Amino acid sequence: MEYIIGQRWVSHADAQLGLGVIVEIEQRRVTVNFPAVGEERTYAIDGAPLTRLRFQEGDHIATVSGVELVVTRVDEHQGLLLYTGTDHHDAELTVSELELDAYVQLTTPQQRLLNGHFDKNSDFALRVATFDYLDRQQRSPVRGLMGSRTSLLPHQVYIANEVGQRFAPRVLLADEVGLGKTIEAGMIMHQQLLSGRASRVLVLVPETLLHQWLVEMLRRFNLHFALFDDERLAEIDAGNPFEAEQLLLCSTSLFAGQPERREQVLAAPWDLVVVDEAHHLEWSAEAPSEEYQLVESLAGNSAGLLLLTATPEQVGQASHFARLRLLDPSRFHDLEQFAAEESQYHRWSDMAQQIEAGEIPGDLPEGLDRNAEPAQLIEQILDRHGTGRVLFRNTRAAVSGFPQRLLHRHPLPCPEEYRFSSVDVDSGLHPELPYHDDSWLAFDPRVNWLEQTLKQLRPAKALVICANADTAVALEHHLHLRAGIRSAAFYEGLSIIERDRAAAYFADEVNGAQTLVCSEIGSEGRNFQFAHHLILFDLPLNPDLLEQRIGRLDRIGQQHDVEIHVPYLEGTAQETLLDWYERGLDAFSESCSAGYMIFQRFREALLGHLEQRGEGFEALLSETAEFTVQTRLELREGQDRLLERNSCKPDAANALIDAISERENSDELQEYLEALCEAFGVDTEFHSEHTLILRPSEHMLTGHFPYLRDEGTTVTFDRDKGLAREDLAFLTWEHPMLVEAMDMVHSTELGNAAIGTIKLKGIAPGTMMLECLFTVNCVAPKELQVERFLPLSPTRLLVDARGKDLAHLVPHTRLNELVERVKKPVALAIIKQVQKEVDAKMLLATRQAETRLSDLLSEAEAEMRAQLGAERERLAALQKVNPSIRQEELDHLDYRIEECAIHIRHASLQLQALRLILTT
Ligand SMILES: Nc1ncnc2c1ncn2[C@@H]1O[C@H](COP(=O)(O)OP(=O)(O)OP(=O)(O)O)[C@@H](O)[C@H]1O
Repeated sequence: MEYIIGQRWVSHADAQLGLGVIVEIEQRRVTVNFPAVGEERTYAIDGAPLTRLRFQEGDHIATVSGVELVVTRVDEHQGLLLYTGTDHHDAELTVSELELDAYVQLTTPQQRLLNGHFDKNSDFALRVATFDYLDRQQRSPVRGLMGSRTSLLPHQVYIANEVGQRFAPRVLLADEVGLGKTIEAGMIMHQQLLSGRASRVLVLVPETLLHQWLVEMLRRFNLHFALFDDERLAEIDAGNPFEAEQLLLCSTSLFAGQPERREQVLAAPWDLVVVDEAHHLEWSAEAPSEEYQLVESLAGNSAGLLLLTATPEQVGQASHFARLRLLDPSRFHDLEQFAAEESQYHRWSDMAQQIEAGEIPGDLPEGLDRNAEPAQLIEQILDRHGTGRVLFRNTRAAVSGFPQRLLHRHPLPCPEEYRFSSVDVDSGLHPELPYHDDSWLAFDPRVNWLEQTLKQLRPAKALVICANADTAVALEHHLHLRAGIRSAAFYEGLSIIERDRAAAYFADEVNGAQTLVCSEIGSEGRNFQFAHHLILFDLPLNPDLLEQRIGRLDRIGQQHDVEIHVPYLEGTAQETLLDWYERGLDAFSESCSAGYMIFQRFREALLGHLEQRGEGFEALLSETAEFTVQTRLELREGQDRLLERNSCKPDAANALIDAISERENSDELQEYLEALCEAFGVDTEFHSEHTLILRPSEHMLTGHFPYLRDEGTTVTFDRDKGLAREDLAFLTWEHPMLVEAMDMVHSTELGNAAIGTIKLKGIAPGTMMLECLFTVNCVAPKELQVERFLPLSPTRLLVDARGKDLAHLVPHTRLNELVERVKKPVALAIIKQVQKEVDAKMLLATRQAETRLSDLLSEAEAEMRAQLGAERERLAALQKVNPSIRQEELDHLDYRIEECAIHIRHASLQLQALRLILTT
């Protein structure tokens, strides 16, 4: 090709030079100036590594003066190109190629191919595979559920799937103690973050659980939360500190008496707010607690809200209702109506059972569709008349596989010193409290008993819980200093770090403490299931608290029966309360969600007997026992059964688990990772089955590979190994290493232009084929989540000389096996010859892809209308029974549907990769 001064050329040997301009032609040499880098280079005309830059119709170009145009026509005048195009204001302009900006980036596959910027065929294959896998991820029914380092437990996977897929989920996770609510919340967050439904998350937890949450989120979900406390807040001096991070963890107490902080946290935007131990959010119409008010305001500002509590009714039904109201104010708007509905659970449960058996109940409530499918009808009942979509509660009875709880009573004589202490209930239950020094340790027989018991249990670990910090401190001192028992204390007077250190010392298997003595704060949320002896130095006057205490050990991962030891002083309130819990409420052998309600019912009588045990106590025990049996039965047949229906559908859960396992058990991920490593210059080495060691090499493509440490990272694809070996990274399609590396392929041009030759019988040598990969590009506001309905949908075409698509005849993987590499000089020579032909074929290929696109778009719109339409229908149906649903909410949903439709219709094709293939 002839060079002319003023023409623009690019160096295919060094793309970093930008766009050059011919400044001199002298005999057999040509000099090119590269303004972007301020360099001039002279080449021999014959072998110059230069390609003429020629933009096409539809290309975006920019001039040195900052004008941007979409090219509509290309003319040539005295060897120089003139581009005509339209700018942002639709004005038409013509510019000479001389005016083009030198900072040109040739990134589209067609530009790169035609300008001689070829990638390896293996990179091309990697790119195609990347889009295929990304698309699979977007469509996968288990998207967001694969990446957690957890055992796949049906009740958790079910909830995570139900809730995590929702747009702006608002739910109360109320599984019984220790069944994994934190894990469920983590799975939901993971799913929401991965799908882009949420990006800013605030987690509020009691101070004692901060560290545990931080660690669980990191090790199980690779979620890096920033822990905000006084210290961290003090470090941020500019702007709203709560906007400094995306994932934020802090304690609820951080805001107590801090109006400015409250304003700041409320001013920050949140997609999801999570509140652990939400039973602390006390509410009454007259005096809602400070915490409740804070969460109420946050709930109003955030699209999503997760509340976690094992004991939703711990502080009464009104507070329980108020928490549900935070989640769905339109559904829960009237406490009296709610109470009336709760009493009807039995009826709904029976009704659901009838429908399941194929009958349509005569008293089906108004507004339900008698002709709907049974499953749908049941769901409508649950949604409109139960706590349906907002409350999830799994019980031990339903989950199964839990060990037994065994109570050991240890009666001890009441010492003289305590006989004369005051006789109110509190000092009856905690007679040591009035002592301002440690003198009670000497005569309280529970102390000596504790010392002896721990010695007998050695080396088994035991968790000791008592109500008060002073008691815990005194006991621990005694055990540690006088009895020589390795112990630690855990109470509110310690800093967070000291508390976590104490818990870690207790957890240490080899050199750790035998016992941890906790005040009540240790009875909530913490994971101590590595121990199976629980010593209740006293008993709390609230069954839900008792359940929380037992739940420290009786939780997922417990390998033994849980041995509960209760020392008590005979003839005192302690014995009375123990009797009531054991023989009345049966609280030790089984957890009971109605414990607090039963306690309230018998409270007055019980308090009387705690002060002075009277003759009627046996009768109270039988009455409580009878009522408890009855209540448990009713719960089992009513509320619990209804909630169970809603909280785990085993078939659906197992199908999800099978789908996850299937993806995990295939070798695809490992093979893909190895290809990624090859492309990015990361060395891989076999470690053991399904486990590899990755190491940076000297030939790293980008100098960085996500989550790869300088000293190397060992990764496993095996879930069991990942659970057992925390030092290995557990790799799934959702691990950030994969997600980021795939993004590196997606968002760069790696592998988007390639050239190769093949030998195909029956096809004349010299025949040219173009392998094109298109994806759907839908530009839409993130909150619409359009990719739910319209994923990348890669479309591969293999067009032959006549524009016929051979993709189905020669699959991509087959082509990869056959294709041979072409040396660069030959490739450049070919490209010069076939420019026009490539353009013509691209046109044909694009037309075919566009026809497919229009089908894809229609399907996506139909799917979107079906899904969002069902949501609208639900809201409209609820509005009939609940006047507080505002018309604007329905209007907003209508608006969203139409917005989605507009964006789907405007989606376009994007060419992601192009390979030129010649037959030889
Ligand atoms: N799927 C799982 N795989 C492995 N470990 C799990 C799984 N689910 C829960 N666990 C472990 O079981 C324990 C209890 O889980 P978690 O803390 O989430 O329960 P919880 O319901 O929040 O408890 P609490 O009611 O006490 O707050 C934790 O140690 C957790 O790591």
